[in-house]
Amino acid sequence: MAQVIDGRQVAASITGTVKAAAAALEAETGVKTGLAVVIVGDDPASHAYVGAKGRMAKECGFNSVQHTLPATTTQADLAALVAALNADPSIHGILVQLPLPKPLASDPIIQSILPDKDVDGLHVVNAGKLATGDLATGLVSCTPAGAMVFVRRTHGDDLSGLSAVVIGRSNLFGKPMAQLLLNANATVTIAHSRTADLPEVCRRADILVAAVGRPEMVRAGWIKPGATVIDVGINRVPAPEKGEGKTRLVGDVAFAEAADVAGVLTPVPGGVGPMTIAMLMANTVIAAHRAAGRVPPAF
Ligand SMILES: Nc1nc(=O)c2c([nH]1)NC[C@@H]1CN(c3ccc(C(=O)N[C@@H](CCC(=O)O)C(=O)O)cc3)C=[N+]21
Repeated sequence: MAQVIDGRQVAASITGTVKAAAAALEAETGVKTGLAVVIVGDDPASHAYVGAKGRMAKECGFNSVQHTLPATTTQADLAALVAALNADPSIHGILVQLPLPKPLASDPIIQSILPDKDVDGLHVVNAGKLATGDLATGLVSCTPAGAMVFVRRTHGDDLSGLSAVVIGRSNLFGKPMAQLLLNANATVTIAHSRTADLPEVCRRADILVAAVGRPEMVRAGWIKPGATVIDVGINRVPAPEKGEGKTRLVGDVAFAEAADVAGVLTPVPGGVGPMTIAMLMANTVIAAHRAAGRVPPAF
């Protein structure tokens, strides 16, 4: 039976470190860590996530600012808000909640955020720093950074000799996850929808990371016995057993059967999700330390 990682508990240990670091920074320099979250439109799921981020930022002792813009906001208005936040010295981190409502284009907005304030780690400068191994001055995308905390707590900092397979190749998750694993000396394969014999590729993995967005796609037979399996999927599926029209969250891994084979397994919910928010707080306090010319804590 696999050891199931409690993501909420690991996230709480991260935010504990963030809170202490923010308090020390404020006590010693007077700088209060500032996070600005921008949300456009009225998608209820996006508002729920943004609310959770704001509450966590306050818990960490940050100056937490939310900008809620109507769905009718123009590209120029949104760009002007980002420019104002870039210029505001009280703001150390800027997050523009994605996806943006149509017809707004997210890429020009993301690329207009100052890389030093890009706490989502999506700016090409931060992607490039990760790709070249410059973790000391860049910011890493929150979900892969959170998944990597689980990997490090299971296997240590050096993954030499271990084989890692990441299913999914997005800029948001798959590519940065693969870079982090490679930086830690793992032998990394990026698999995706065009990969031949995906189950066979996955069975080679000592560390299997699933980020495909297909409910319970990874079966027990895809998992090497004893492997570490990190489930990044968040899929809402019908749950008629809970009542008419009800839903539940499942990952990309068939959890119950995977638990019989894996050595370590992350659940959904309560796995990578809470870590995404915790690493956003970590990135923000890192950005605030750097802005104040101080060495940030390591996470
Ligand atoms: N600029 C931007 N940055 C993001 O990081 C970003 C974004 N846009 N847009 C949406 C996605 C999604 N995302 C999640 C964060 C936390 C949970 C989370 O805490 N999930 C809980 C369950 C929550 C529930 O019950 O619905 C869990 O897995 O335990 C999930 C998903 C961040 N995103």
